[in-house]
Amino acid sequence: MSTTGETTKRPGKAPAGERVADWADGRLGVYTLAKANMRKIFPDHWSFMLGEVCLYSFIIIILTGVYLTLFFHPSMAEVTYHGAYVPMQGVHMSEAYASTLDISFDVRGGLLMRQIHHWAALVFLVGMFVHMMRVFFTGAFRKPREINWLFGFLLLVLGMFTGFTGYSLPDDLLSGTGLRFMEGAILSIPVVGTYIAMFLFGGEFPGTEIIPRFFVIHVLLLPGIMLGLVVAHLILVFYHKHTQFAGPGRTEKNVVGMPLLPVYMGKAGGFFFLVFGIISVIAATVTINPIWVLGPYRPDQVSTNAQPDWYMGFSEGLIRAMPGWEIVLPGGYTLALGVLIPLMIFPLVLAAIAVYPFVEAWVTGDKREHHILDRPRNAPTRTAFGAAWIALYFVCLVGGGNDLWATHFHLSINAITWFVRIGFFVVPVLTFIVTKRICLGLQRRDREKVLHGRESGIIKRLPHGEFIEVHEPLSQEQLHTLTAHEQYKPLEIGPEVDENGVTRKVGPVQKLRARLSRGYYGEGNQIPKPTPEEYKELTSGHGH
Ligand code: HEM
Ligand code: HEM
Repeated sequence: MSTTGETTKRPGKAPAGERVADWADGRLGVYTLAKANMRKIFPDHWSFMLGEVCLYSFIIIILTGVYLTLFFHPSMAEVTYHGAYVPMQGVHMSEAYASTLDISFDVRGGLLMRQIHHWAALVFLVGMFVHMMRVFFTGAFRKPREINWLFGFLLLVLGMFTGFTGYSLPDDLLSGTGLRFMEGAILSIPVVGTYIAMFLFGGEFPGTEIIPRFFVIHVLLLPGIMLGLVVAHLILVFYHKHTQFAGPGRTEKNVVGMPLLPVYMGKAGGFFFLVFGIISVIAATVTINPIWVLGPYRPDQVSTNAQPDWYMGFSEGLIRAMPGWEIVLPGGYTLALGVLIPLMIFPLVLAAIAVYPFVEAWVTGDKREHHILDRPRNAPTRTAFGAAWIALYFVCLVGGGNDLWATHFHLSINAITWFVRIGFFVVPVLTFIVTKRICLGLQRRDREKVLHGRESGIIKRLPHGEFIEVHEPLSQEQLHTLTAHEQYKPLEIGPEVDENGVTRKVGPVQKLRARLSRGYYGEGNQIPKPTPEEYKELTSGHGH
């Protein structure tokens, strides 16, 4: 485009790089694209790296997954093992298990690739979890980012199931136990459960179909959908521009930070290798999923200490803690509530995350765009909900690993089960209350700091003998940051009877909304931030 004219005028040939760029520009319009985006500004904060951790671990998973696919045989045909691992010589097993043993002991770099793949999957899911928390606690999900929140939520759920299908592939005793767990859960669904299980397994459990089917789902279907979603997710991050924390010069209309090229790209590139390097070091030194210790899957056996990967532990905990209730309906039909209820709670807990942005927008009635992030303390109710959700998740996780807690800490398994049963209801409520109080306490401290300055730790003795602590005034920058947040007023529904005695109908939904709004922003649920008048009065002399 623009440079083509210049290059024809210049004697001799343009440098090779320029010619390639011109060639590409003629076909793809890269100059216009680059001009518009190369100087795009990204704000800086350590927590904005978490999305990158997800992205880079996802790339690492794909790279190592392709390598594993070259050697893995997704077949349940029976073979006799004759590979390098001597203790298994002559053992009957599925081809899937035998090929995973081969990957571990005979394929060059195979074990390292398996370990990187598995560790990267764990890091990927931790990354998504923590990234989601960052977005949640800072309110980055608010308008216009609700759809991107939903894309992210889908990525989290799909990531969990991709992981599950992945660790089911080697057909070892642990993965088979996980599949049995899944079959049991499906069978508990009334009316259609048996049909779905038969359809999925291609007949009775375990059959010979499930591994080949999971293979296609694992290497093609789910990662394909996820790849599309990741691209859409990043396009939306680009399109909306990144959020930023409050600070001097930062408004809802600008972004203060570094340009994409060269600064951000340089940092991002380096960070990719850092993530890759750290995962590789862990994978090279810490064993994960040693399938040779567990042996091939046999439906009549179960491995002790059978644990799912951490992200599935929460669903396992729900099942382990649930009493084994069963109802036999007339006609001899059994309703396995002990499995069905946890199976229903599992998506409900996840769905609570998906819908949260819409619930909060409904409670606040706020239709404006938000590009400045909240400090978690300034949204105490939201922060408390988030903390309660995490607490619930961890209580269930304890339930999922009840056998490990029992053996490692010499506890009774029944005591742990009862802890989880009671904790499921009590711990989130306590967490909610405590978190909210902490947030309000921090708000009070911020108020104090703004009005009275920072406690310097310097004690002075006045001429008349009194001791005082010197308070240092905050800088303008700090004052701005501590007072930049907005404080909503709770929603009022007004009197139900007007001045003429006419009753106005106020529906239960409106009443609920007003109650929730008071819970978020009513008296005692946020500490009023200092007004300029208060600040002036306190700081205009009088020895402060
Ligand atoms: C494959 C998984 C994911 C990848 C690769 C990914 C990647 C990213 C990246 C690179 C950013 C910009 C940097 C940052 O803010 O950290 C971002 C922002 C964002 N992500 Fe994700 N993310 C993933 C999963 C999720 C999940 C699970 C959620 C929430 C449920 C989510 C919600 C968001 C939102 C709302 C933003 C915009 C935040 C802002 O502008 O402040 N993402 N994501
Ligand atoms: C988000 C995406 C993915 C996650 C979370 C994931 C996770 C996993 C996990 C945890 C395992 C068990 C590893 C083990 O200990 O043996 C596994 C196995 C496997 N994965 Fe993935 N994976 C993902 C994507 C992919 C992709 C894109 C491919 C191929 C292109 C792939 C190919 C394989 C193969 C062939 C196996 C079986 C071999 C083995 O178990 O070592 N995976 N995956």
